[in-house]
Amino acid sequence: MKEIETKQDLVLLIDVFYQKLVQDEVVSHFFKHLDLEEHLPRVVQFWSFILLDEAGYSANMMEKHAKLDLNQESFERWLKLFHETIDQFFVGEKADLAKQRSTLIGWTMKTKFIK
Ligand code: HEM
Repeated sequence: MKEIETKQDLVLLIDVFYQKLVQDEVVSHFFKHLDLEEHLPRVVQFWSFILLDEAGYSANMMEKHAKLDLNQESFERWLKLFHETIDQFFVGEKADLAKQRSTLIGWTMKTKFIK
């Protein structure tokens, strides 16, 4: 088990996470139609900004979720799979931070977007 230290670590994390998302019965329909070649680098860039202080992500991530039909169950599954994938490969301060921040952002999305 290692710490999250480089962008390459995040590429691995996000690749495996998305392999799970696209196969998951609860959330796969959100991701099936995405162009992952275009999408995945953006997600990696987002987490590089949060965890590694790397510039390069400037989009309004929150807004991208406003138009999706999100519900409580989808959030819980997304977070479970993300945290599970982090624990599969990584330990340490950045791994903990990734879990904390995703929980917080997920909670903010829930309060904004679930009716
Ligand atoms: C139920 C939970 C979630 C679902 C189903 C979901 C689904 C999606 C989808 C379909 C997109 C593509 C939107 C588009 O390009 O129009 C997207 C983008 C993204 N999501 Fe989520 N999301 C969820 C929660 C989260 C959370 C909690 C985070 C962060 C902690 C997050 C981070 C991102 C990022 C960084 C992008 C890329 C935005 C960009 O293109 O710049 N998502 N998400």
